[in-house]
Amino acid sequence: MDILVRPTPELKGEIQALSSKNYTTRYLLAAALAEGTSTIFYPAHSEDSDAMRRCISDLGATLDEDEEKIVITGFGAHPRDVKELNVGNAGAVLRFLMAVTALSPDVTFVNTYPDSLGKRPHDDLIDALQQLGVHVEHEQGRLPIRIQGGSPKGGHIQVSGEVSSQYLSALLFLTPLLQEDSHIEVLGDLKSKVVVGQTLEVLKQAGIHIEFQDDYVHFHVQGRQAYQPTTYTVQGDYPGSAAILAAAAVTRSDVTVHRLEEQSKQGERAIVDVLRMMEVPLTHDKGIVRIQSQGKLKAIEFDGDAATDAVLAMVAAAVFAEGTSRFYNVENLRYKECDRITDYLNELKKAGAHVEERQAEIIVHGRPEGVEGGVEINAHYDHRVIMALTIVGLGAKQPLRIRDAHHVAKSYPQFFEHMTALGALVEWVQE
Ligand SMILES: O=C(O)C1=C[C@@H](OP(=O)(O)O)[C@@H](O)[C@H](O)C1
Ligand SMILES: C=C(OP(=O)(O)O)C(=O)O
Repeated sequence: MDILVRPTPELKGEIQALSSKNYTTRYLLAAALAEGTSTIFYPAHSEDSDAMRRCISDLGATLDEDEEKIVITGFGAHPRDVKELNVGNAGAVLRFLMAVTALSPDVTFVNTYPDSLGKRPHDDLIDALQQLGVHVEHEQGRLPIRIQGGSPKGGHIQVSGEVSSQYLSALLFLTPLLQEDSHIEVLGDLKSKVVVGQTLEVLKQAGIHIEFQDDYVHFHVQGRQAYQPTTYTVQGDYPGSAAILAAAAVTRSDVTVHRLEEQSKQGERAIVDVLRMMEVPLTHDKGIVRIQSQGKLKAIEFDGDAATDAVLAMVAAAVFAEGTSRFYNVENLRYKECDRITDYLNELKKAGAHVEERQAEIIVHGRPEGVEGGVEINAHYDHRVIMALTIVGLGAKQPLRIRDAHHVAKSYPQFFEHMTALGALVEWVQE
């Protein structure tokens, strides 16, 4: 399904932020790795979080869900012997489960998104699992991937952090369940470091003890630990809400988003600071962000690695800013659902934005007067490209048609409903 985004000068209204995808996937996994029954309040519903639900269920967890909560009885350190797992297009779910299935005899992760997740590299995690004695068959570091684990013991593991933090997070979920202690050493410059903070927070809530220094280079993980069944509450999602807030910033608006904790460990809460730096009038108090914008923004420079999943929305806002913005330290955007530098910038250029790429940077020459639009956008299977191009479409002179915009459901299935509620002129169109 395609979406047609028409020029929309004004947005008004209030919405509840969707629930955090990253916390939901982590809580589901921590609950599955516990023996006993855990409860998660307000879990996210999206393709990625559903992929984790499906896989932990296949691995032997029982799930019972109503409107408000999900109750999970875990399999502890003993996942059921399954032949195949399908994670859809969910990178974090794949990486976390590649590590956890080292506890299983023989599992194959199938390749259902050859043009998206199927192209993403997992070599560094494969290498780390091999150091634990796990046998891994793979297609040059890519899906399909067969993991023959059994009973890895622990020990010294080196893992590169240069491409993704998810490899380290994956090992942090696995190692407490091994027979012996593990020492994880992170090589290179760890990307998306803040997200590892979310993993450590969740592990602590699950009663897992890990010793580490603030530089996240060395982690000492005691073996034979047990995840404790407990109660979790999922906070609002900053990466998805970043798109709503950026949309409000580039229009004349009065938009309020609830459920966005000021003290959250989600790096993408930087969207609030970035919009402030762009001189967008806003307040953030008691978990409520309110933007009252005139659609006028100033260019900024920003280290995007601190807020990796909000960078595309920030760039979309910068498309309409006065001056030249620079988002640096973002090379690992190239290894996401698509190449979020080359592919994304190509789509922005089609829409009329003036953008330039470097290997690890996005440069935006702002056009406060608006962009031309009037073109068809390739979504590249990427929910964040879809949301970002929607923001650009609001400020375009002619409508933008985003092909295959249904892939927004990877993280934010109700995104267009929320945009419509705020007054955005968006409509689904059949092929
Ligand atoms: O651990 C996680 O849940 C995630 C880590 C980040 O990936 P990288 O570490 O690959 O940057 C982020 O982009 C992704 O959406 C979710
Ligand atoms: C990159 C993302 O997710 P994942 O890596 O889990 O596929 C994302 O949500 O933007």
